[in-house]
Amino acid sequence: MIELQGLEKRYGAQLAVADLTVTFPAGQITALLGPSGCGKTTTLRMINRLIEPTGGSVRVDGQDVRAVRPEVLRRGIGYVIQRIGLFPHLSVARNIATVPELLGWPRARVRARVDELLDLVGLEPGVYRDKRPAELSGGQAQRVGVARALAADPPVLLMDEPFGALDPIARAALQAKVVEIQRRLHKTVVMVTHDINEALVMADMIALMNAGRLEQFGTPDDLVRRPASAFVAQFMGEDAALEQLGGVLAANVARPGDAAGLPVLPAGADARAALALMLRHGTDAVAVEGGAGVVQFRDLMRDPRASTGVERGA
Ligand SMILES: Nc1ncnc2c1ncn2[C@@H]1O[C@H](COP(=O)(O)OP(=O)(O)OP(=O)(O)O)[C@@H](O)[C@H]1O
Repeated sequence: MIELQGLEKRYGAQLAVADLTVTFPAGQITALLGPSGCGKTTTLRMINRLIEPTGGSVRVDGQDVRAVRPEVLRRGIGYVIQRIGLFPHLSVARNIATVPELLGWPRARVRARVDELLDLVGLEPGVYRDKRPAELSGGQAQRVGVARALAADPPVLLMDEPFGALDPIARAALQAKVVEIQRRLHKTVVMVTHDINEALVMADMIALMNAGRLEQFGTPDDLVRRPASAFVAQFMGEDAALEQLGGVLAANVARPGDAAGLPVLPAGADARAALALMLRHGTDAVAVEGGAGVVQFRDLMRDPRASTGVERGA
């Protein structure tokens, strides 16, 4: 876990981050959310010491980051940024291998690891291993960036607007991929975003910041249905509950029930589509194709994450 205690960053008279005390749980995705300039990136970069705080402390798995040399610290913390900054003259494989090579892994192990990671991020190793970054689409380059950040299997992954430069389709695909990877590997992920939908779709916990301070720390459902302040309610917006349903598979909120005569939703549809189908047909339930069960209107009123029974924690 990552514990911020009274964390502060002051630039002259300006407080970019003020007295931030919060714990990001291990094995979960926490989104740092908030308007432009609220201090998200500054907070993230104080975790891996790209920025040094002017007050307070950061502990990663119990250890104060100031006790570790920055280069050593950063080898144990994956870092993904927007427009990933791959080395243009190196192949995809060499880009991914940067940290393992620094750590002196034997060549065969590095090679096997590169292929394993390409598979993990959904890129065929035989096709992509020897390509140069200039030959990749934005989405592919960003996948390579994620693979590179995971290369030495760090327990912590920091991501700063990692999908910001991607078109909506590549973005949604990579969001899903990162959630899938996180569920499989149980990394502790902290992700900066100003996109509410991205936070609702991906995060287990959201830290909503405003002018350098923490407005609320809670589950997506907490922020949507139990906002701690007028700022939170306004920032999340009136559509937030709908957006939240958009991040959940209808099959995951479905329960066994009598599907006879109900309108049928495609198997991969989300809970928002389930609501739309109910409204269109004037029913209070829909069946999910493929025998996944029935979604009742009241099922949509609960925390969709809680009702899925999907455990995301370590
Ligand atoms: N090197 C710096 N010198 C002076 N002020 C800075 C510096 N870096 C950041 N700031 C200020 O600190 C505040 C927080 O910046 P930060 O980049 O953390 O915000 P952010 O929430 O990540 O914003 P965005 O979403 O626009 O990237 C801003 O007001 C910014 O202008």
